[in-house]
Amino acid sequence: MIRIEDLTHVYPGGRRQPPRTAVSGLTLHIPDGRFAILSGPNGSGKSTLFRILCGLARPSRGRVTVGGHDLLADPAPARALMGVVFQSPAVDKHLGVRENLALHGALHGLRGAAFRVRLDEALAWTDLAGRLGDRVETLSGGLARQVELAKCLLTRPRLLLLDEPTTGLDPASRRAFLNALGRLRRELGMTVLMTSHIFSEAEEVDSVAIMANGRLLAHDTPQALRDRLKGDVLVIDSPDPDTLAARLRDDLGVAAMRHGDELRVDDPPDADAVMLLERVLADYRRLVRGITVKRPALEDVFIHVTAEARAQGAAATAERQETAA
Ligand SMILES: Nc1ncnc2c1ncn2[C@@H]1O[C@H](COP(=O)(O)OP(=O)(O)OP(=O)(O)O)[C@@H](O)[C@H]1O
Repeated sequence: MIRIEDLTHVYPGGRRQPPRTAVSGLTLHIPDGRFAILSGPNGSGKSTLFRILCGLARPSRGRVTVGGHDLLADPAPARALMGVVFQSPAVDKHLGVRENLALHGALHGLRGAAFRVRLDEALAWTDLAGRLGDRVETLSGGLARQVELAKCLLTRPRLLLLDEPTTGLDPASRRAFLNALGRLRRELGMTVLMTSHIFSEAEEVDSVAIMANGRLLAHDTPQALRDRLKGDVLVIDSPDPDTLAARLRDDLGVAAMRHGDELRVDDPPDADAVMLLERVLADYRRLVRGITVKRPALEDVFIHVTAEARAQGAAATAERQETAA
């Protein structure tokens, strides 16, 4: 449904600001009827990519097709297949739910009976049926988000793009919203691409794409991503993580990655994190504030691949500096 090929976007920079590459040679394919999540640390380029997909920015290089239509060369047919839910509200909070939807319908030529059919259709995916007369500002955050969803369903999109749609929602509202997306995919075969930082959301989707520094680091099913980490993960909370990392490396030959105040060992020797835990407690007790062994979850894979990319980026920078000197 959506094919992104070798996409690069460079912000031009100004007098005091150098040009910044926000997306770099990114290739990503989401087949028809799949639910994919795009995740990445702050500044990894997700919003820039999203803006390009929505037609709000033009990339420096690359190609995007939606349902076979070239989004950049001939945007109208590609956009006709897309519905977009932005992170910031795109409805008028002073208007009622129905008024907002009617306004959006009218912009797309939907009036009278045709609008009513689409309205009923769109509302079926939400909990808004009894609230059509209410002003949006009087709705809960979860229901207000559902107005955004209903709005974009009015045009029967084949591809839904959503930018962190569940940010700020409580767990129940988040679940209701994700359930609606899951049903749209299952029952209508809609393709869904959503950015999110919430890893519990990613556990239930078809695929998860992880970006950092404008590049795609991984794109796979949640299970295949978890399988990248072979054994359990050992997480150590240390008052002096750098010293402990050096001791683990020099004394035991164990590579630990620093993540905030934590040290993480994602690939313990003999895939035995418990044995390593015992050894760490026996030998380095004063460098340990807390220690846990856990089954790898998606969040651990995310930390692993983004930390690896950071380390590679730092090594490449150091090499460049050495060559320059
Ligand atoms: N208008 C702009 N001009 C120059 N640089 C920009 C602009 N917008 C974003 N950037 C830079 O591009 C890079 C990617 O930013 P982007 O906002 O796309 O990342 P993100 O993954 O969406 O981050 P977040 O999760 O914090 O929203 C960052 O280095 C950012 O500073």
